[in-house]
Formats: sequence, structure tokens, C-alpha cells
Amino acid sequence: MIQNRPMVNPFTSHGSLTFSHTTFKMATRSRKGKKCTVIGGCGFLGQYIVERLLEEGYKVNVFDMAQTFEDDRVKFFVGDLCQEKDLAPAISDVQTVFHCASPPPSSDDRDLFYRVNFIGTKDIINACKKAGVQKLVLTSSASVVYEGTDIKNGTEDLPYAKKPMDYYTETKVLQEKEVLAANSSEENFFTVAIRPHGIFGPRDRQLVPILVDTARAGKTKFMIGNGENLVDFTYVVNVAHGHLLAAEHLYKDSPVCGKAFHITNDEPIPFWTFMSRILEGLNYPSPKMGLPYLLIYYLAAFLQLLCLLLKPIKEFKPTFTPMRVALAGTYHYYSCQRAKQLMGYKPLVPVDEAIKLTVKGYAHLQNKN
Ligand SMILES: NC(=O)C1=CN([C@@H]2O[C@H](COP(=O)(O)OP(=O)(O)OC[C@H]3O[C@@H](n4cnc5c(N)ncnc54)[C@H](OP(=O)(O)O)[C@@H]3O)[C@@H](O)[C@H]2O)C=CC1
Ligand SMILES: CC(C)CCC[C@@H](C)[C@H]1CC[C@H]2C3=C(CC[C@]12C)[C@@]1(C)CCC(=O)C[C@@H]1CC3
Repeated sequence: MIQNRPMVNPFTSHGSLTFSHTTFKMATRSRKGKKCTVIGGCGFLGQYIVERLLEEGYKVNVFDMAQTFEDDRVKFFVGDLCQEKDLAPAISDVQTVFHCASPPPSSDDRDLFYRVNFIGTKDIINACKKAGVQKLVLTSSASVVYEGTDIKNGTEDLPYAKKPMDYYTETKVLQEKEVLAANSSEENFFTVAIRPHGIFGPRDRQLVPILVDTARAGKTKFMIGNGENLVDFTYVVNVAHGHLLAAEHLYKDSPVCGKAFHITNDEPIPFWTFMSRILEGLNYPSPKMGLPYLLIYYLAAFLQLLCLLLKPIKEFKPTFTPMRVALAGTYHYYSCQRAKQLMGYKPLVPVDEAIKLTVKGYAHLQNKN
């Protein structure tokens, strides 16, 4: 049954999303007739991975909580990844599993994150091994090393965050550790973790929708900090491309096995320049003046505490959480040198073009006033 999310067919909804404008051709290693499953394949990133896999001639199963698009070439399985009986049929007889399912960071539901991201991922690993799956590609996050302080050109060697800023990040760390530790030549089971950062593009359900809601509520008059902090925002097509490259490079004795890889646009941009370009593209005013970063950070921390105290009486969801304020006011950009070296990664779509495509994809959120 098709469920109630904006119904889009990723193959027809936005012509410019295809890869035809690039001359890139995936290496032909072992791709013909390969079967794979995308867990979370109805989500924002998942749909782009599916699209790319089909273009590359894979046979694709999608496993997700609900079916949100239709495609005759895809076999859909609906269920909860934490339920082995739901998952097993979706991954039987496939060589590769892409795991890009997660509850949204905004849910801030500790038990849910722990159950889906940590326990559920362990279940996926076990189910993959049982089913004879050879490759597992996890969508992790560059934020597994982020603790709210500046990261400039961070490499994959940075230690995991000792004090993750939210439950989402905490469980992304646990999840990544499990997946990388599961890599085993003896068991012919190869794993890799892709760490994207700030994924954006048409059909995203977080960045642009939250930004537009914030602008409509009149809360984007000021920027947080001085507006100079560089950040990675990564176009979803480039992220999908990184996932396919990782799968293609996962085989016995490959240096890719058991490692994490940053996948970025390799073009860090000041946080507020990026936000302003989206806001102005959609005809919303962009912030011109900055507020002191630390002042806003401590206000957000205080507000969070207050919300926690009031939770038994009434639930509030503040727009400016400490995590969001930190993301808006610090430097956080990452080196993707390892992905370039070991799997020949190069972003396919530059930031400037990606922003234009994104603004075009959100025409329905344009400010008409
Ligand atoms: N967006 C970003 O900026 C970044 C995202 N990531 C990671 O990328 C991945 C994809 O994110 P994104 O596409 O933005 O997220 P989406 O929410 O769009 O997609 C996630 C999909 O997973 C599904 N899902 C959630 N829980 C379960 C479950 N228990 N069983 C089966 N399916 C489930 C969701 O279904 P439903 O919607 O019904 O809940 C949804 O379709 C995630 O792992 C995220 O952590 C990493 C870095 C940055
Ligand atoms: C309210 C405004 C100041 C900011 C609006 C935009 C934000 C909603 C987004 C800016 C950076 C984004 C981001 C993520 C979610 C959306 C933003 C906070 C992630 C937390 C998504 C999951 C990850 O793994 C890391 C991302 C970092 C950047």
C-alpha cells in the first residue's frame, strides 16, 4: 500500500536529478546482474540511491516502514528493520545491502534511536550474515566526531565524540562501530561506513523544510555568530554516488573494507551564506546581522532544560536546540581525501548548481508575499 508522504516518482519528478549531465561512468567491476536491498529506500537519500542503482543496472529491493513511491523495476518490502521476520525476505538472495534508515534527528526520542539505530543495526548485521549477504554499506554521519566545537578539514582519524550532543549522534556512533567491527574476511562479509554531512537537495525532509518554517515564523532575522564559519553541505546526488562507489570497492583485501569515509561536496561554504542563498532563492529575507554565538548557545541550553522540566505538563519543541545552534555557529567541514584516494570519489554536482537545483525543487515553498 502506498502511504501518505509527498508521492513522487524519483524517476520522473525532476529531470535534472538524473546523472545524464555528467560523463561519469561507474567502473564495471561485478555490477551486472547484481542484486541489492536498500533499507530506508523510501527516504530522502534512499530514493536517490535507488535511482542511481537502477541506472547502473542493479536489481533493487527496497525495505522501509512504508512505500512512498512506485516503480515497476523495484521490489518493495514494508516492515520494521528491528523485526527479523519483516527484514529476512527483503535481503534473501542479494549480494549487497545499503542501510540508510534512521529516525529523524528532530524526533529526539532516545529509546527509538537506541532501538532502531543501535539494536536494529546489530539485527541487520546478523540477518545479513545469516542470509549470505556479502557487502553492507552503512550510511553513518560525519557528526559522529562532532562535539559542538570547530572541526576544520577533519579526517576519519578523529576520535568518536566522547560527549555526543544528542541521542541521534550517540546512536550513530554506536551503529558505526558495530558495522565496521563486523567486517570479516573469514566470513566473506565486507562492511563500510559512509559519513555524509548536511545532505541537501530536492525532496529533503529536514534542512529546507525546517529553514522555511523558521523563516515563516520570523526567526531568521539574525544569524548566529559572525557568519564566517565554514560548513560542508553535500548534495544528495553526490552522497548517493559515494555509496555506490563504496559498494563497488568492497571485496576481499580491498583497503575500503572496515573503514569509514567522509563524503562531502569538497567545497565548504559559510553556514549563513548557504542558508541565505536558499532563503533568498525562495524569496524569504536572509539575516544581515549576527548575534553572539555563546549567548545563543547558552540560551538554547537553558531552554532545553526548561522544556525537559515542563515535559510532564506540556511538550515543547524549540527550533533552536543546542545542537542546531552549534551547527549554525561553528566550523564543521571534513576532508574527503580518503574517499578520493581509495574509491576514486569526486563530487558530481558542485555546490552552486546544487543550490539552484534545490531551490527549483522547492518551488512549492516559495514565499508569495
Ligand atoms: N539528512 C542529513 O543531513 C544526513 C543524514 N544522514 C543519514 O542518512 C540516512 C538517511 O537520512 P535521510 O534520507 O535524510 O532520512 P529519511 O528520514 O528521509 O529516511 C530514512 C528512512 O528510514 C525509514 N525508517 C526509519 N525507521 C525505520 C525502521 N525501524 N524500519 C524501516 N525503515 C525505517 C524512514 O521511514 P519513516 O519516514 O516512515 O520513518 C525513512 O523512509 C540516515 O541514516 C541518516 O542518519 C547522515 C548525515 C547527514
Ligand atoms: C533553524 C536554522 C538556524 C537552521 C535550519 C537548518 C537546520 C535544520 C539544518 C542545518 C544543518 C543541518 C544538519 C542536520 C539536520 C538539519 C540541519 C540542522 C544533521 C543534524 C542531520 C543528521 C546528521 O547526521 C548531521 C546533520 C548536520 C547538519
